[in-house]
Amino acid sequence: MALQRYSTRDEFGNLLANDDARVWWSAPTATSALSARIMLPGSKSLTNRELVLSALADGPSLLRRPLHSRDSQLMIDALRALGVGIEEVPGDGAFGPDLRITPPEPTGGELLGSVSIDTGLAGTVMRFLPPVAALALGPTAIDGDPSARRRPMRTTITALRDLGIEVDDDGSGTMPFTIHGTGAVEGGELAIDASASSQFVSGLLLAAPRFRRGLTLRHTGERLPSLPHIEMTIAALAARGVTVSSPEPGVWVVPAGPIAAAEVTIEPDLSNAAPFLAAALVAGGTVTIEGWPDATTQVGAQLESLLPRLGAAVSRAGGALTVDGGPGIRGGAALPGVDLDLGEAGELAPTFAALAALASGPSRLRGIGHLRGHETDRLAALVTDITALGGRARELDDGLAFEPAELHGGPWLAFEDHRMATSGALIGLLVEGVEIDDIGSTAKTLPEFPELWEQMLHGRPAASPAPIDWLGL
Ligand SMILES: O=C(O)C1=C[C@@H](OP(=O)(O)O)[C@@H](O)[C@H](O)C1
Ligand SMILES: C=C(OP(=O)(O)O)C(=O)O
Repeated sequence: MALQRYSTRDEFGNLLANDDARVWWSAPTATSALSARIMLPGSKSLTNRELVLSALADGPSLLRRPLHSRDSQLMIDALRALGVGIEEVPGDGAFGPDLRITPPEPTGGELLGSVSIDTGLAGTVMRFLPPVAALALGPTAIDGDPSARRRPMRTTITALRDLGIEVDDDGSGTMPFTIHGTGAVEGGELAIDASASSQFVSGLLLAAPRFRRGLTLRHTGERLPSLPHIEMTIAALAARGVTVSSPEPGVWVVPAGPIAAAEVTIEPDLSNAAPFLAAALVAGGTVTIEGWPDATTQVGAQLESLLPRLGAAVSRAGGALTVDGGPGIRGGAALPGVDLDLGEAGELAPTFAALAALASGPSRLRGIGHLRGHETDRLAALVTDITALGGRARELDDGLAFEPAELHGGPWLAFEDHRMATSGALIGLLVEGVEIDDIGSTAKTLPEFPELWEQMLHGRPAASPAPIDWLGL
């Protein structure tokens, strides 16, 4: 199983590998106020968008400081299988090499089908890759982890069929399925229901400039989650010379035309900053994230306004963002309960769920029913884990409700979900004896999580990790 490559690459004190390659991890408790400065690797969402756009571009592109993680590697492998050249070149980032991406020769030429693509558990791969595969000549079989076969895919399958592409599936609306690309997509008008995931929209918009007639895409469902991620897609296209217009909410028009080759520097992943910044509220003291962009389309930017709702002071200086948690819960501060609509920022919900479980008042997280279709059913997973530690959490139709309760230690199951694992780590800062069953799940978007968490607590990793073999990923 691919996870093993990451979770067994080195040992951190009390890490133990299970027979099934899961790695148990005792979440460290905070014994003093934090004073941490952290650099984070690149954004998953930006890296995987730029990989797709580079693969479809009119010449070679360079991605500086890209993310190197399971999700980005799955995208790289998928694009390589379709005939795209992706080469690692030395860069100045602390988290691995840069990437040079060369579309199939002749430049802008044909992508090749007759391949099988493993999307792992990566929503960005399973929703962004199929429209690219539709442009390829030959069949492309799409599958993923066993646990990914429950993630909603019907909208992608129906959309491709409505665009005239033959798709073989079993009717379940999930992977696996096979796309029979003919080397070209006509495009034109298309209506989809993207209420289960914004990624259905982003995937189609990213490939649409390469459709013969471009695309006029209309979302017909009642709600549309994660709007900032669609805005990120539109901004990434704009930076490569493709102007997407939106004549009314839920409608996007993408003109046919070239996608410009580009040199792009990937921003740090601000959603992965969430547990680190939230740690200041739990342990007390300050956490600073370096390289916080002045302006960004990443939804993690909302942490700047969301964390003060729980009493944090947030400031920016010298390109860094600092959260000051005062004494923190550890130092005797009471964390207020909150009522948050996280419909735009579902990625941040597991972190806020962990904070809500530690709060001294009732909380509600709304607008996140679609998290049931994420890496795991996150609403059920959070209720299961928080309840097992003595917390009081329950599912609502579109979210979660929490009541204050005293938590105790015990196992915290990650359910293969990186954000479940990091939420358990956050609770473990305060509650002794939280044992996370699968810290390797963080390799999905942040393989360095255990070292960075130790660095946040102690200013250095717990053990000196073996050098990461990026080229062997
Ligand atoms: O386009 C993207 O990069 C993403 C969109 C969101 O998906 P949903 O709209 O399915 O929540 C987000 O949760 C996911 O982590 C990344
Ligand atoms: C929902 C997430 O991931 P994915 O890209 O797999 O949908 C996430 O990272 O929170």
